[in-house]
Amino acid sequence: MILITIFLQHKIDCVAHFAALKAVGESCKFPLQYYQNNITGTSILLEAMTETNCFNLVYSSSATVYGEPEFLPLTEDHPTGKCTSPYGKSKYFTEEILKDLCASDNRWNAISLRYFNPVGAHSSGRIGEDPNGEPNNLMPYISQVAVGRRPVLHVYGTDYPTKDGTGVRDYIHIVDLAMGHVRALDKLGSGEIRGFTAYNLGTGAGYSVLEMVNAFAEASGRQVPYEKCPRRPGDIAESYADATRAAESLNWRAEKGIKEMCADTWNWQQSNPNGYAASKL
Ligand SMILES: CC(=O)N[C@H]1[C@@H](OP(=O)(O)OP(=O)(O)OC[C@H]2O[C@@H](n3ccc(=O)[nH]c3=O)[C@H](O)[C@@H]2O)O[C@H](CO)[C@@H](O)[C@@H]1O
Repeated sequence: MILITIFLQHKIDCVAHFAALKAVGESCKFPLQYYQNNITGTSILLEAMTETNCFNLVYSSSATVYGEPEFLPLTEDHPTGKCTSPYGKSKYFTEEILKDLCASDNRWNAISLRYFNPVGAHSSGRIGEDPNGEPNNLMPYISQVAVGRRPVLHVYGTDYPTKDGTGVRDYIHIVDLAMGHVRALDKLGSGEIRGFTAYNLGTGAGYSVLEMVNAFAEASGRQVPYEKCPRRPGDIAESYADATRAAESLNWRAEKGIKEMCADTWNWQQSNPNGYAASKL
């Protein structure tokens, strides 16, 4: 059994993959390949897999394939493709390629894991997220403000039709996400699943930006100053998962809550206040 996952733009995905490998331990040896671009990466990867007679694939997809939700919580049957960003579209295109491949050649089996919003760090404090330059995502931004590396968090949009006007997301601890990969791998290895199947990996709970700010302040004991800003183009108001399919079919459930997500992020950030580059000096 070989697991090859495709890592693209988000370092947090990379953190999840390394944690998955750690969880699986020495019993399996996986060639783990990373590509910069979904579409090019997919074609190179599929060719290489065919040459080596490897026809089982776990793909790192994203909840962004759903675009603006037509209903909540999002099930895997929610329509995909009306994405609000090029990143989401590239995840969608890759899923379509994999669906066609599995339908046209029955040697192929693919599980697509639709990540909601991965956050957190390994509890050792040794594996965490260190974005290049200014973080795009909420959690690393909050933690860099808490550690004093950035002065203030910009809260993008306070007029969404949500509980407090700020965007709501389903944040998932990267170790839970990693365990989702292990379960997917077990499932493919068992031969019980054929063709293409997508699974949501989320907790099912939605937290607003301000709830995340407050939870982080509590976990770290630090202030997280913020200022209200206009909406960020391409952002949706609210997104959270129905992860029933993963529970029933993969026997996977997210176990870590928001407190642990914030505490582990803070543990890593405190140990690496200036990220990895500085700690290597
Ligand atoms: C538009 C965009 O980049 N979308 C990506 C983003 O999703 P997504 O936008 O959901 O995730 P973010 O962490 O960037 O944002 C979460 C929430 O925090 C808000 N926010 C974010 C940063 C900030 O400095 N201030 C702030 O208020 C956002 O408006 C949003 O409401 O990360 C996901 C990975 O986790 C990717 O799959 C998405 O493609």
